[in-house]
Amino acid sequence: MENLKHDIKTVLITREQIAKRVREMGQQITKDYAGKEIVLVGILKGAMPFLCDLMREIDLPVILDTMVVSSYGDATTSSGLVKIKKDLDSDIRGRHVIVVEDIIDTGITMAALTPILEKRGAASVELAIFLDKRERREKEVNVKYIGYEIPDKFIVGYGCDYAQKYRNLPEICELDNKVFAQAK
Ligand SMILES: O=P(O)(O)OC[C@H]1O[C@H](OP(=O)(O)OP(=O)(O)O)[C@H](O)[C@@H]1O
Ligand SMILES: Nc1nc2[nH]cnc2c(=O)[nH]1
Repeated sequence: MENLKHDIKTVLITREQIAKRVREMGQQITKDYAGKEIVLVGILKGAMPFLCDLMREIDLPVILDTMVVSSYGDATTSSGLVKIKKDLDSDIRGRHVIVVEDIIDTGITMAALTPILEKRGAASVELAIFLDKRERREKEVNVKYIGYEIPDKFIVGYGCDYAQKYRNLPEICELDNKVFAQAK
């Protein structure tokens, strides 16, 4: 078994760039939510590294919760569907919710989840997403906090996986083609 770095073609975003951007996002959230309590909802598994880093950059009371969701259905119909595999532990009625995600791609997952949380009576629901593949968007979603916009390339690291691996890479990377060739 080789070290992970042997599977990487390019580092697109370094750990220093990630740390700097996450700090800026946390500072912005701290300003925007001054005097309020936030419920941070991490969407597992991809959000884990970003959630852990972001919450420590927010200088306000934070309640931490998680969900596991998967989107399905036909993106060409009017509403995408989301299956909740693990729901929140907390009641979000009257609370300020920030959904934390590693990446937004078609937007189907977030377009389906946001109204579900709003219907539960949250005072507000906003999104903090580290990577935005905007050119792939099929559903319009309002993302308040974005780490980086990235091109339409398959990336791994900082929570993003390929076949459940590489989530623990501390950088955002492109994999070497040999990894895909070996998987065939
Ligand atoms: O914008 P969309 O096209 O809906 O895609 C984005 C979703 O895909 C990824 O999750 P995935 O289902 O791969 O689960 P994971 O977090 O366990 O990796 C990501 O974490 C988002 O939840
Ligand atoms: N791991 C990973 N998941 C994604 N989901 C949507 N785009 C991507 C990507 O580039 N990498």
